[in-house]
Amino acid sequence: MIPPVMTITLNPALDQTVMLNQLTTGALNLVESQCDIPGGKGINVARVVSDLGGAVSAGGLLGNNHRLLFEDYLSRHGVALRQICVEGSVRTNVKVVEQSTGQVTELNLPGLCVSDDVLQAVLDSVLRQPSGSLVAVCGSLPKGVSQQAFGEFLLAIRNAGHFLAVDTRGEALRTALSVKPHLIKPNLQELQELEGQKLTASQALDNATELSQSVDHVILSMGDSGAWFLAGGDCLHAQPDSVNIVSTVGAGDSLLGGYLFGLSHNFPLHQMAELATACAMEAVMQAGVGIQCPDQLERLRKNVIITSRRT
Ligand SMILES: O=P(O)(O)OC[C@H]1O[C@](O)(CO)[C@@H](O)[C@@H]1O
Repeated sequence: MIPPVMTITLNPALDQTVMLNQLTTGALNLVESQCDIPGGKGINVARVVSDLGGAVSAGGLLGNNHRLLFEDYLSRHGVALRQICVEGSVRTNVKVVEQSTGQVTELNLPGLCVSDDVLQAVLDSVLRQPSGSLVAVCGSLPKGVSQQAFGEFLLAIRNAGHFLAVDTRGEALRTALSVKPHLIKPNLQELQELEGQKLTASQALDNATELSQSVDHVILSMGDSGAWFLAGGDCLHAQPDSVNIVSTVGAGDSLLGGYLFGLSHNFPLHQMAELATACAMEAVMQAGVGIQCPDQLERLRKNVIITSRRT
């Protein structure tokens, strides 16, 4: 049986992407175009898994004021809804895309404010999943959730017999590592935060290799230098073809979505790496995430260069 995927977003966001030629700080900037898309890491991952044809549900928290908007978005994209609604609004995260350079400046707001108790309702929704589901807990924590409650939440998911993937950063990533998840997906900056120092690419890979001694799947994303995939004693590097970049927001989420789809379908590591990397490329070619055109995805996938290194 193909295990279903469930994503958990505890701090969803309405992503407001504004495009302008060049951002000048401390001055008036005229925006050329704008689009608002429901987002947050797990929402984006779920969208990609669904676009690839996988069975996926999106859980976590949602502010009542944005419930209809998110429900409409997710159901239009074939994602089953499992969110727990709380009072208030989700945050608006502003992404300023400079068309002259492709550079993105992100202003991510703090978002929902809840208490630890709310995690129990989210956990109940995860525990209703068939055992062996792929559960991906993604993104930052809302205000009010303690590291201790987050750690217990992750442990309960793991102990229920689910595959636990965690994509977060800072203290929350440290907490996640203490419960030995099955998968993590740090980028270079997140690994540096974890280590408390700057890392060269090769130091980051050494670090990821060390993490892979206790985490079954480690994905290290390195932006336009591709990504490293470490699992089962293998270590692969995937280098994408260069594409026209619109916005890099959601590329990491798409990488994870492609990988989880491959994992649920038992793909070998090199195929997961190819698919995940092609999904990330799809994301950078647009202002949101999602697989716009299967033929294009296939072209991108074929152009991914995989090299292997023994760990
Ligand atoms: O939960 P975090 O880490 O604050 O990140 C949220 C942001 O990340 C994204 O998922 C992109 O990775 C955006 O959709 C969202 O605005």
